[in-house]
Amino acid sequence: MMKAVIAFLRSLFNRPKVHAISTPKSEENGGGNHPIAPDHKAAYSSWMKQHPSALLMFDKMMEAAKGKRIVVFLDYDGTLSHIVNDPDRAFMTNEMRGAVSDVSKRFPTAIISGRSRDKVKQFVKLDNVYYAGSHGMDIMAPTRPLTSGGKHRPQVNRKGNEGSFQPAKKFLPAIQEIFTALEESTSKVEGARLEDNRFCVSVHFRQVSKEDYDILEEKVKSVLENYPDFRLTRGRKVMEIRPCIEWNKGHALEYLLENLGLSNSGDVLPLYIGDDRTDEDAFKVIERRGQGISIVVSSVPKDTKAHYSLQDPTEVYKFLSDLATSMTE
Ligand SMILES: O=P(O)(O)OC[C@H]1O[C@H](O[C@H]2O[C@H](CO)[C@@H](O)[C@H](O)[C@H]2O)[C@H](O)[C@@H](O)[C@@H]1O
Repeated sequence: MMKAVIAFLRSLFNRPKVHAISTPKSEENGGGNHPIAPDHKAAYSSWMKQHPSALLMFDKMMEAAKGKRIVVFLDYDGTLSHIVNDPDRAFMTNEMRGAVSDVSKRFPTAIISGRSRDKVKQFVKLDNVYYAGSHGMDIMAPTRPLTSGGKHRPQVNRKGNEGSFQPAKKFLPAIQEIFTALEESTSKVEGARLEDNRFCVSVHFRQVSKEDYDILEEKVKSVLENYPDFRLTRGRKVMEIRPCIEWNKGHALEYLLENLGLSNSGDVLPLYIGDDRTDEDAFKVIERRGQGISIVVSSVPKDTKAHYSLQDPTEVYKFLSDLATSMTE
């Protein structure tokens, strides 16, 4: 009996310590560290083999980029800023702003966002980057090539050098009508929130209780029945209403390269970082061009065309800081 008690006590003391696994983080917790199940960790590790960390692959990437002209494209929400409950408070940190600014001094840099162009510019607050809002449907870019064989010098604010490109302009009156109709029809769904993104409307449901998701979606769909020229797409806890035109973040990337006079250069290397479904259109363009660097921001396995990954905006910051000081000549 005594022997059995001693054996039991020994087994208690000899047990290996159990450590909470703190990464990857769940998308919906806004980036906080929470313990996750080991099988999720295994799935993430296996996904990371297909989409290796852009931080770990940085030196290799820069080696391959030597002699090439990097053009940087950045998504905003979930990439430059952490996902938060209140879309009006998705601020980027001053450190991130500094890193983007440093990068833009070395490489042409554009922010391509689902937000309205004005809104994303208010968040980013940098003059020497190009802005494409409404998922690329509202671009402020040079109207003629700014390069003449030498190094690119960003000159976006010089008079006469930039103009807006708005392929969905004719849809503006209808999108405003849709916004008003949605205000009316979704007002009773607690937590639902509309955002006017100029050429698109976002219907946020991050703060809506799960039981009401279907009700909200039905309301949105019923408004859209009257507007056959518009379609519904989905992002992170958001439904987005946008015109049915063939124009997305991938087209915006190509448009910007073209207007920088860089679209046909064999030595141009577009680098795109984004976290959401709409960024996949840009990843596809990079894949089709057969040159470029595509990086998805995700801390969970997801279906993506991107080659590399970064876990969250904190890792994006580290990557951009490295890029700003990299040797690419
Ligand atoms: O293309 P993006 O710049 O990534 O914009 C896509 C949507 O981003 C914003 O919504 C997301 O971020 C919010 C703030 O963190 C979050 O509350 C929301 O749940 C996310 O979906 C933006 O508010 C949307 O209008 C954009 O369409």
